Amino acid sequence: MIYSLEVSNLSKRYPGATFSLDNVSFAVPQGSIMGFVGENGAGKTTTINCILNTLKPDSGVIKIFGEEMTEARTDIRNHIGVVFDAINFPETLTANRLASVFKDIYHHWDSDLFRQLIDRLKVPADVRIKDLSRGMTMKLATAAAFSHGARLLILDEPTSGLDPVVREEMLDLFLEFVENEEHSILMSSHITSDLEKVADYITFIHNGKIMLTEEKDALLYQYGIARCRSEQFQALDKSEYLAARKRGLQIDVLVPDKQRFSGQHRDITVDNATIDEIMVLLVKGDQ
Ligand SMILES: Nc1ncnc2c1ncn2[C@@H]1O[C@H](COP(=O)(O)OP(=O)(O)OP(=O)(O)O)[C@@H](O)[C@H]1O
Repeated sequence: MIYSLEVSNLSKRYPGATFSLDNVSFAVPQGSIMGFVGENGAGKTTTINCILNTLKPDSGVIKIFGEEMTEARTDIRNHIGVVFDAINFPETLTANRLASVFKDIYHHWDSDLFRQLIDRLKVPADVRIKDLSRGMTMKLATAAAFSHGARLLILDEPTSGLDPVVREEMLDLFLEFVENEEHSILMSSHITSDLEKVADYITFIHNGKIMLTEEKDALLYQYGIARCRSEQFQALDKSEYLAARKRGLQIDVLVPDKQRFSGQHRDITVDNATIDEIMVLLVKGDQ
């Protein structure tokens, strides 16, 4: 498999803080969308900042398109499009002015594509950024990220705070982007229903550590949540499950292969798992 992004043993401790990224490793295959999920403060933005080299990791290796990302390799960054939750474009510029600034900055700036995207997303071209709504600003940032020849998009909460119609438009754009098999997306989000629609893979991070990285379809159709009574749970071997959490009289147990588990425990009901449920079990359950 060819990977657009490989993160290996990434560690980072903020001076004086208790939080640290701890040997974070995962990889985004070419032509795919990787959803990056975790609770508030889990370390998603810290990981993304280390990947972009805006934050210096203590250790670890980041490879982009197979090449190690170092401070000297600014050329690799030309092929990465970034959308952050907090946009920091100059507020007095309009979309039109921004396009002429980016034309000078990016070698591969595609003016026609940018124009098409802001038309399609209905972003007013002559309104100053400070007067755009948050949704419009996110759409503008996305159009800009798509228009400079990027092969890898790194999106930190790109759909947060957007209404369902706008979110759907953005998700369509992301899917169209990865129709080109050389393109890939790493996308952090708390809106797991968005990831269920578009992601090919999901990586879960908790407390600075990767808990699970897996194909989305495997998570939704192969993993399961066994609803156990106490005595049923006591009879399980630890190797049979990934996490377990008591809920009233029931114990929810995350199992990696629901068919196999059901075959071995015919008296236990096993439901499909959603990404939200898997995250809660990984974060709140006992491993
Ligand atoms: N500059 C900093 N100095 C010290 N601690 C920091 C700094 N930036 C972030 N942190 C801490 O690192 C931890 C991880 O933060 P990070 O922003 O990476 O989490 P996140 O998963 O992106 O969270 P959210 O979903 O809330 O955006 C948090 O506890 C945060 O308070």
